[in-house]
Amino acid sequence: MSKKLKIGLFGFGVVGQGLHDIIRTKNLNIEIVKIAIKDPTKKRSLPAELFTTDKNELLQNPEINTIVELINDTEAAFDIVSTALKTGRNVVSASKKMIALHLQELIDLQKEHGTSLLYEASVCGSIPIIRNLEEYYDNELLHSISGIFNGSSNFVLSKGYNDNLDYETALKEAQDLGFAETDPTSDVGGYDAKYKLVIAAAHAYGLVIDPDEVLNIGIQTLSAYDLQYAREKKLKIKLVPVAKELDDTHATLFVLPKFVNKHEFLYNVDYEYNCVTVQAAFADQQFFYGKGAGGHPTGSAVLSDIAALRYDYQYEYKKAHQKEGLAFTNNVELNIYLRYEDDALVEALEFEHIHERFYSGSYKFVTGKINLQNLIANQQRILDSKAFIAFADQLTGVRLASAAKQCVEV
Ligand SMILES: NC(=O)C1=CN([C@@H]2O[C@H](COP(=O)(O)OP(=O)(O)OC[C@H]3O[C@@H](n4cnc5c(N)ncnc54)[C@H](OP(=O)(O)O)[C@@H]3O)[C@@H](O)[C@H]2O)C=CC1
Ligand SMILES: N[C@@H](CC=O)C(=O)O
Repeated sequence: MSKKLKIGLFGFGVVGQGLHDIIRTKNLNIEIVKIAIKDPTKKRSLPAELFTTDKNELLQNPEINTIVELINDTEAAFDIVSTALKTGRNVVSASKKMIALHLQELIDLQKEHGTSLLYEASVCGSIPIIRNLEEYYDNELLHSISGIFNGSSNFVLSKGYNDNLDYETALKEAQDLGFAETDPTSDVGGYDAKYKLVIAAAHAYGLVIDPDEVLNIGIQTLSAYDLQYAREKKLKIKLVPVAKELDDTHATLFVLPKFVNKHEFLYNVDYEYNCVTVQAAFADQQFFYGKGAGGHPTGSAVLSDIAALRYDYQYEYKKAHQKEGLAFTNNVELNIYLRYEDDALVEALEFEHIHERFYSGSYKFVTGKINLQNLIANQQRILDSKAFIAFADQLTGVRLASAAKQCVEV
């Protein structure tokens, strides 16, 4: 018999309300005892006595055995989640930034206090990827994981490419639909996708990596030239996080826009939809597709975690306990497309090989091979000079290679 969960819910925004809508349609052994919010003056759809602005009414309530954290404040979320884990409560969270920034501490807290933190909703909304990485692929060698991990940026790219909508209007639409983060730079700048990638890599490779060490370049500087270039080559541009095993000892992670062709699964993943492509040694390529943002899709993943807690489910971080673990490296060569204004940037990036260079009026681009470490060293300069960079395997036909080793398949 599953145990009754008495829930303290933090946050009643897009995801919190989405979760509540789903719960009330079901006859589950679950009760929401209290809901903590920030602004006491906001109109709510539920009775006022259910709400509080005092976190301790939830965290110190002996009746509450489960905390569900769905707020948009990273440090407050860490405080809530860590307090709950320390005081014997199991937790469900969707706060990917908080989880990625504090992952090792959160793993340690679970171990020390025998409590469980589940966060399926934090990576690709409704797509059940974390539990699959943790359980289904626990004995698989994963060559790579990539996909589309951010609904808002994909929405903006699709609106631009398919519907000719300008960047600002498309982003505003993504915000109005509740997909975007409170600061949408996180979406379009590739930060949100990076946090999700870091979380996925902990389960896929047993690597707990500081997000600051991982390159994220977003779509903020995308121009009509880039879209036109992609169209002429029958390619689309997608914002793609990649986690890839390079050899027996190293894995790399990065987030970059990427040119994709119509034969790739990603090509038809549009608007707020997300996808995950897993390349495994034995299962071969597998593809997960679903909504990555929005109240009900995300709420469904939160509910799945809540249901798993009724049976005391815990992540074991199995890959982290394997003897021959991988080390993280940024010493890897990538083929990129760079549209630039400042010639000095091309010099600074120290291309190892240039495949093509084009110059016509205000449109200048170069494609070629570059070390990821050089991109990281020049990340701010790339953004400041409004250059646009995309991972360009489809253009050059050369595959991602470890700097020390020969080419390997993506
Ligand atoms: N939106 C989406 O599609 C997805 C969001 N997420 C993540 O889920 C989390 C919630 O997102 P979302 O629902 O969109 O955010 P919203 O901005 O819609 O809602 C945030 C909620 O958090 C409450 N809140 C903020 N600070 C506190 C605090 N210190 N104590 C208690 N409550 C607080 C707000 O209160 P008030 O109502 O008073 O303002 C509000 O109810 C975020 O971490 C987000 O990154 C994950 C996957 C998808
Ligand atoms: N802002 C995020 C919401 C879900 O994680 C996105 O757009 O994907």
